[in-house]
Amino acid sequence: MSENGDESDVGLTLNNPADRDNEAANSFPKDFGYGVYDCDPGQDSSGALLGGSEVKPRIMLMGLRRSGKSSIQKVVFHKMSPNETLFLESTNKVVKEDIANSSFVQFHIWDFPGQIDFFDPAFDSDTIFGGCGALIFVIDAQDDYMEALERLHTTVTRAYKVNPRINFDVFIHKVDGLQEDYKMETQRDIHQRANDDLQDSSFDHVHLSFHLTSIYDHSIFEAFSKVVQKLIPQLPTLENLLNIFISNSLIEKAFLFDVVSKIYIATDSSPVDMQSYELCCDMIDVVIDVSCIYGLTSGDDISPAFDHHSQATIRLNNGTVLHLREVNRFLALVCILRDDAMEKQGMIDFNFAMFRAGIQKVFDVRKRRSAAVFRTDSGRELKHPQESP
Ligand SMILES: Nc1nc2c(ncn2[C@@H]2O[C@H](COP(=O)(O)OP(=O)(O)OP(=O)(O)O)[C@@H](O)[C@H]2O)c(=O)[nH]1
Repeated sequence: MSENGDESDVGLTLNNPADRDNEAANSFPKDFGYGVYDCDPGQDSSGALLGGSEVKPRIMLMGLRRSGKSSIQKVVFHKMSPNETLFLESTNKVVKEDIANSSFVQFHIWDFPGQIDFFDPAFDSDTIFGGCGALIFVIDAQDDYMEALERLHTTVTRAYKVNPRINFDVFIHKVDGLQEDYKMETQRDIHQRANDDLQDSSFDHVHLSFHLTSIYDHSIFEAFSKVVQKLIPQLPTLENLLNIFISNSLIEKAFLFDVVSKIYIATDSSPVDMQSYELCCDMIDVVIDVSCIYGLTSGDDISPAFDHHSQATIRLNNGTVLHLREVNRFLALVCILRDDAMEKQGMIDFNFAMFRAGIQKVFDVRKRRSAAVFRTDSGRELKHPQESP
């Protein structure tokens, strides 16, 4: 458990790119709760703000049939093995899921069926796109993608008209089946065509981010991390803290991980290479697995595998060291450093304590702010969440 036991209602604020959502938007401020909510929504003032399910950000998964949407969700958030996705049935209706399985990363994810018809009167674009933080469009790179590009164009233009603040991310998916050079060529081609289509219809100011993904490696976790990070307004602060920490501790790279999902919510500003990310993900798996096997005392089945004592160091035979520390009960800091830097363990420990305190302060600011002032859609500030707008 946490040192001060105070992290249960820490939270990062998510900028709400969607101001015109459902009824909840009228009674809640324009930002989303992001973090851990132990309190029962509605019972506690901060709980009412943060814990209400409607205020979590919404990420939508769209794309043609069999492009891999449900597989992505199952692999990233349900630990389904990629091979098992072969047996997934086609989605026939919108599947709304609350990603809150004791994880720091909390949002709703909506998996849309591939055959969705935007012109069906039952498809309420205002409600669907209005409350959306990020829209992920999945394109099957192993298939002919012309129809997918058309659908991408329709989806993006329609969504943008309703809510220009949505972040659009295109997953060029199933790239495990492509040769390395063909992967890049496919990405270039899809990028070019998608942007040309937008330009032709005067939507050239809409920004699309492209990611090469596969559920058979870590690329899907990396891409999802980027999607989630764009929804965290405190990201620059977290990055800054990480930069200060690594530059003063002789550390080469550091990731702040959500342990349950293995999504990294922030890293320092040096470039991320896939191998480092994979190593860090594997380290988390090792720590959790070893803790589960040896960490629990007999008869103790409630104590978590990841807690305040969680800490691990793995030395690789190439002189690289992986070092993991618990930040709070949902977040871990995983660092990559050279063997000789570990000699200054005392300095790392001290700097880590400062870093941890800094992170806690970021959460505390959010906590204080949400307890003090709430803003209505019209911009009016309320002193208490129960006060009517
Ligand atoms: N090779 C490969 N196959 C994948 C990948 N992701 C998903 N698949 C396969 O693609 C097929 C379709 O996946 P689904 O997740 O059901 O696709 P969907 O987009 O949810 O389909 P609908 O529900 O019909 O809209 C399954 O057989 C998956 O195993 C991937 O990264 N690589």
